[in-house]
Amino acid sequence: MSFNFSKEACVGSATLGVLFIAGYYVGKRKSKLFRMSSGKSHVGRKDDPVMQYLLNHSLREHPALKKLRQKTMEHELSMIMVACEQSQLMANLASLIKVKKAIEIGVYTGYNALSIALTLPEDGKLIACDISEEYINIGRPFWTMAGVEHKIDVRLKPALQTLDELLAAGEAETFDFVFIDADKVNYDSYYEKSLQLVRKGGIIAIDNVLWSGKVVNPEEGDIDSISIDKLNKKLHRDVRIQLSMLTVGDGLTLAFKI
Ligand SMILES: C[S@@+](CC[C@H](N)C(=O)[O-])C[C@H]1O[C@@H](n2cnc3c(N)ncnc32)[C@H](O)[C@@H]1O
Repeated sequence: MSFNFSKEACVGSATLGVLFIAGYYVGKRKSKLFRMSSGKSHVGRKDDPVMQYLLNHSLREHPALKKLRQKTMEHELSMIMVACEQSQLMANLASLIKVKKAIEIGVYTGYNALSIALTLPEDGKLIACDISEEYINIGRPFWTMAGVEHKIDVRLKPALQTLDELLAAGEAETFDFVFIDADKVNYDSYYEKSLQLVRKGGIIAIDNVLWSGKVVNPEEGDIDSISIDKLNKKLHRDVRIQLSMLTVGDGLTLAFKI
């Protein structure tokens, strides 16, 4: 579970700006909208005016995405939602490489799933992997509102199983884009299977790769941080991909399959 600045900073975008300031100064109230995170991003704090500026002057949310974000902020786990500016970046990349088939590992309420689905052609497909029907059901009405529900194929089971099923069905190298955003201890397996599933030139995006800075010196027994750190180091040496690690959100790796 991530507690990063950018994911929370989304709530401070233009439309919620006034509420944000009020929430900040009234503080300490148990408002779900303005809950402080327990983790600290290396990037900054959610009340950082530069971050607010960035969001105010770059976020271009589809109306259904904006409504889904606002709905998600009412949920007790809202801090695990993808950072909106990160989601926008991935959607822009997906558009650029003309993604037709995509996979998302860890959907939650589907903010990013919706963002990607909006870039897909009419016959495009996003395989949306999650284990919680409850979270998916929060997002589904907004997918319908945006007219893209038919492009989102929800697979309610452990994502490793879904990836294995896709490989067994002969879907290797048929996907253009995979977003890995769940279950850190299995990040390495998700990455390896994703690498088999994406075509050359396809993108694997991996979330939370800086894990609030805990990857710098993972504590003994902190298996999430240790797993992410191991994968980061492996990817640095991996000749099968071109690599970029960005400080957007809680750290985003983009692996471009060669
Ligand atoms: C960080 S959230 C995903 C956020 C999402 N990408 C977004 O756009 O806001 C992680 C999600 O992974 C799901 N999850 C956890 N373990 C899983 C597993 N083994 N397989 C599939 N989904 C899993 C959780 O139910 C949760 O919804």
